[in-house]
Amino acid sequence: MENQDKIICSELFQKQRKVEVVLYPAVLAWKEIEKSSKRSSGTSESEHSQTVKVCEIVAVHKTEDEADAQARSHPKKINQPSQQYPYAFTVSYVRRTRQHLWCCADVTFHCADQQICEQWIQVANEQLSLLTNRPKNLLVYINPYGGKRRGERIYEQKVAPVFRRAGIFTDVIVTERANHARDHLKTEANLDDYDGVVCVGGDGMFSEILHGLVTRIQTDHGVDQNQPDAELVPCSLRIGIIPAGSTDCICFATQGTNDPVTSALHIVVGDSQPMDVCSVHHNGVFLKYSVSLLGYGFYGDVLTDSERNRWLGPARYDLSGFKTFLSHNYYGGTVSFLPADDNVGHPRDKLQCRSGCRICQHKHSSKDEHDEASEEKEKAAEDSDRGWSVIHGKFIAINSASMSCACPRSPKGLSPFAHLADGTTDLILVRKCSRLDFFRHLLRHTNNDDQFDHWFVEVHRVRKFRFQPGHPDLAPLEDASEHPESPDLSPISSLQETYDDRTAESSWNCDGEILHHTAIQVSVQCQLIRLFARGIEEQQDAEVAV
Ligand SMILES: CCCCCCCCCCCCC/C=C/[C@@H](O)[C@H](COP(=O)(O)O)NC(=O)CCCCCCCCCCCCCCC
Ligand SMILES: Nc1ncnc2c1ncn2[C@@H]1O[C@H](COP(=O)(O)OP(=O)(O)O)[C@@H](O)[C@H]1O
Ligand SMILES: [Ca+2]
Repeated sequence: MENQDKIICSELFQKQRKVEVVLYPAVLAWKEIEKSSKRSSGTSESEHSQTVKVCEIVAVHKTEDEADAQARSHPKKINQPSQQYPYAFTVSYVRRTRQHLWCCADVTFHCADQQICEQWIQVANEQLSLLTNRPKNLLVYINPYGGKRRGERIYEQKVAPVFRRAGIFTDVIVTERANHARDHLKTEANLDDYDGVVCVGGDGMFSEILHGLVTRIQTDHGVDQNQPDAELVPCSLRIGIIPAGSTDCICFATQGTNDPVTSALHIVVGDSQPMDVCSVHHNGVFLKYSVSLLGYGFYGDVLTDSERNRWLGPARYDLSGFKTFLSHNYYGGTVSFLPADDNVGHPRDKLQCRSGCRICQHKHSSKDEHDEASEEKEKAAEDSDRGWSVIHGKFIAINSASMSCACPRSPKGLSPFAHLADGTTDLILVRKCSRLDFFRHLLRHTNNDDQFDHWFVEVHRVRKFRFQPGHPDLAPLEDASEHPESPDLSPISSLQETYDDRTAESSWNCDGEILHHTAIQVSVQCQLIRLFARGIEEQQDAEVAV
C-alpha cells in the first residue's frame, strides 16, 4: 500500500483526535497521530489504522452540523480542537457487523481550511464516479401486502434514506393488485431509463418482476418463450431484492441474510450476481420461470393449503407444513432427467457456492468458449433420449432446487451445495417412507446432519428434467411398511380416508406460486439474470492492511 499512489493526503481531525487521512485509488485509510512524550519534537503514528475500500463507500459529502456553524460564526469562542477546525466532510460507508449483515456507517473529518475540505469532497467524489457498475436510476416496485404487510414502511424508513444518501434517483410504484408489477414491466415501463429494478416483497413478488422482465426482453428480441429449446436473451438490467415477504429465500440465499439495509447497500455499491433460471413448459407451452424451488408433493401441498390462511402472514407456512406433514400424502409419477457434466460437482460434495464461486465462474467461461459443433452434438443427445435417466415411483416430495434455498427456517437450505449460476438444478426425490423417517429428513434441514443420507432420498444434479404424474404399473395400494425398521409415528386414519393414492395428484410450487399443470418439462437457463448481490461472503472481510 505504501507504494501505491496517494491521491490526496491530509492531517485532519476526527472526534478530537488528530488523524492522517489518505485516499489511495482503491482504499481510504486514516490513522491517529499521537502526541509523543518520548519524542520532544512532535508526533508519532499510532499502530491503529482504519480502512475502507473505495468500492464500499456510499457517499462523501459536506457536513453541516451545529458545532461547526457556531465555530464559524463565533471564532473567538474556540476552545475545542474540532471547533478550531470548523469545516468538515462525512464519509458514509459499508460496515460489516455480524452474520453477513451490513450497515451504513459514517465517519466525519474536520479541518481548518475550507479549500482542503472542498478538495477532499471533490476528489473523493471523482473517484466514486469512476465506479461505473453503480446504478444511478432505479425502478422500485413495492408489494404492500407481502409478509407482515410492512413493505412500504421498510422501504421508506430503511431503504430510501440509503438511496438518497448515495444520490440514486428512483421511480417508486406501490402495487395495487397481484401481477401489477409484472404487467407494467411487460408492456409499459421504459426500461432504457433505468439501471435496475428493485423488488420490495417476498419470493412471489420477485417472481412477478422476473416474469415481467424476462418476458419483455424476449418479446423485444423476437424470442418465442413457448419453444423449450429457444436460446433466451439475458437481461441487462439487474434486479435488487428488498426482503419484505414470508420466506425471502432468494434474498437470503444470495446475500446470507434477509435484512433490508444490507440489500440496499448491495444495490448502492453495484454488486452483480448472475443467476440461473429454470423455464417450465407443459406440452411445449410456456408456463413459468423459477429460480429457487420447484416442489411437487410436500411443498406443493403446503403452498396450496397456506393460500387459504394468507391472513396469518409468514406463520401460515408453519401451520400448513404441520398439517401437510400429518396428511403424509404420496404421489405416483415418472421423473426423467438429463444429468449435468461432472465438472459442476455433485449435490453432496460439500462445496458451497460462495462469493466469486469457481464452479459458477468456470461454467460462465466454458459457456463463452462453447463451439457450435459441440453445442449441436449436445442438442442432438438431448432431443433423443440418450443420456436421460428415468425413475418411476411413489414420492412424498419431488424438489428441484436451482440454488440452496437457504432461508431463516432452514439456514443451510433444501440443497446446501447447490450453485447460483452453474446452469444446473439439484433434483431431490423423497420416496414414500414412514412419517417418522420423513420427520427425520425434515429435521435435518435445520441441523448439521446430511438430509440426503436416507434410504428413501436420492439427489441428482441435472440440466433438464421432466415429470409425468400417475403410475399405472405399480400396485395401487402398496404396503406402507416396506421398511419395517422405520416405524410410523401413528396412523392418522381420518386424514387418510378421502385420499386415494391411485389417482391423487399434487401441484407444483414454483417459487411460491401454484402451477396449473402437473406434467412439466424443465430446463435450466444458465445465468439468464443478474441480481444486485455478490453471493454469500466466505468470512467477514478482514480490514485491508495499510
Ligand atoms: C421439523 C422442522 C422442519 C423444518 C423444515 C424446513 C425446511 C424449509 C425449506 C424451505 C425451502 C423454501 C424454499 C422457498 C420457497 C419460497 O419460494 C416460497 C414462497 O415464498 P414467499 O411466501 O416469500 O413468496 N415459500 C414456500 O413455499 C414456503 C415453504 C415453507 C415450508 C415450511 C415447511 C415447514 C415444515 C414444518 C413441518 C413440521 C413437522 C412437525 C412434525 C411434528
Ligand atoms: N397490491 C397487491 N395486492 C395483492 N397481491 C399482490 C399485490 N402486489 C403483489 N401481490 C401478490 O402477492 C403475492 C405474495 O407476495 P410476496 O411479496 O411474495 O409475499 P409473501 O412472501 O408473503 O408471499 C404475490 O403472488 C404477488 O403477485
Ligand atoms: Ca444452479
